[in-house]
Amino acid sequence: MTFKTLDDLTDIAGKRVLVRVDLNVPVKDGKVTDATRIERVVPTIRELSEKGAKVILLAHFGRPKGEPVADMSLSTIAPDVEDILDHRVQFAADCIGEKAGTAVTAMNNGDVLLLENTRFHKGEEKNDPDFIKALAVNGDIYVNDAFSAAHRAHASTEGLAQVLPAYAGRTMQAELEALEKGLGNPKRPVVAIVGGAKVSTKIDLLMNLVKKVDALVIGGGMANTFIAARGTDVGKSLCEHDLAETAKKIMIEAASSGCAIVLPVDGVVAREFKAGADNEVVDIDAIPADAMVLDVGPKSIAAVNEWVSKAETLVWNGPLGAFEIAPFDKATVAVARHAAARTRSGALVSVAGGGDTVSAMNHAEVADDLSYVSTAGGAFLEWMEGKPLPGVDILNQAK
Ligand SMILES: Nc1ncnc2c1ncn2[C@@H]1O[C@H](COP(=O)(O)OP(=O)(O)OP(=O)(O)O)[C@@H](O)[C@H]1O
Ligand SMILES: O=C(O)[C@H](O)COP(=O)(O)O
Repeated sequence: MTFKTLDDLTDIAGKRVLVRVDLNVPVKDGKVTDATRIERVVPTIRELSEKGAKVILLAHFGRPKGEPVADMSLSTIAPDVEDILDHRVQFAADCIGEKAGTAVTAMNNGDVLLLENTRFHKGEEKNDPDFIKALAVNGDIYVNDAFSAAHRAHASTEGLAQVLPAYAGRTMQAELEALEKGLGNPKRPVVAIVGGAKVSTKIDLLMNLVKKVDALVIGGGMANTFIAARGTDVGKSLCEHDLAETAKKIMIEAASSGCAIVLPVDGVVAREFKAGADNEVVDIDAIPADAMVLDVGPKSIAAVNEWVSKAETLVWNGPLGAFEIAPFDKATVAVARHAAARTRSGALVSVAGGGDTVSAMNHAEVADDLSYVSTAGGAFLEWMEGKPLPGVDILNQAK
């Protein structure tokens, strides 16, 4: 890694520093349910503010598709940033234009300002030069502290580093160092668990991942997509049927790479997506047409834990079930606790990552027992695949 860090940033009193952070945190009923991503960016914000910089935070929240969406406003997250930082955080209702400009002009040295969701503009995801310029006009320096969004070549994650002096924040630095230390030269067998809900954005990664690991355990919505691809009816489960061909190709690639694919053999099904919903365990080929799989079942938990017992290295992104609503947290909690016990005994190096995955590890009360918990999900998987991360690459190229 050849990028510059905050150690290289001296004499920044009065400088406007645009800091890309990841505030894409889990939220329920307007309340942040896991603040890990906020906690991780506090050191960078505090350090810059204490050095007298004007700290301007850029972040996305959700996937609003280039238009403002009320429940994806970062105003929901601002009070939590303020509480955790223990420092006043101003909020501007746009990340570019007059609202942003006026708020930046009003800043004093050491102030912290959070700008509205960058994804409320189409130019963000397109990495559009005009949008980059509109963001850059409010900064003298750019710091990227969002490792978990570094797999996106977006204006605020990559584009700004093309036009402003660019530095890695403390979390960016720490994440890369920790992943390299834990997984740079992994002991085999390496087992990966991939679950969660972001099927379309993660499924392609699995094609390379199966070439690198000895077993790939698939859970969550991702598993339903693979099970459906085999021709099994998944009822009303979260499933991306149009990805069936991709899923089949991954299974073929896994077979030729000697990677075992571990799919659920049973599931916990319900007819409603709510806590305490009536539920039953069914074999995976007997999912009722009007029900959805919300967790993997007990036989599957035992099979996954057998793989965790064999593993010397475990990488995990995406919960095995809808862990936020009881009792569909059982598989995620059981496997997390087994992985934690093996890690504590020294038999396993375990790295888990992802916005909701961190929350799931906290829910299982194992976050401190795993070797490392990354804030990154998709970025972590891409790093694991060996794919260049645009947000990191551009920092390495920065002058
Ligand atoms: N069977 C299932 N049906 C519906 N939702 C599920 C199921 N299994 C898991 N989920 C949901 O998946 C979500 C997490 O998926 P996601 O892919 O976003 O993981 P993540 O750890 O947040 O990774 P990233 O940081 O890349 O977003 C959780 O909110 C969980 O409820
Ligand atoms: O939650 C994440 O993994 C990051 O914030 C990136 O979000 P995205 O998958 O919507 O780009």
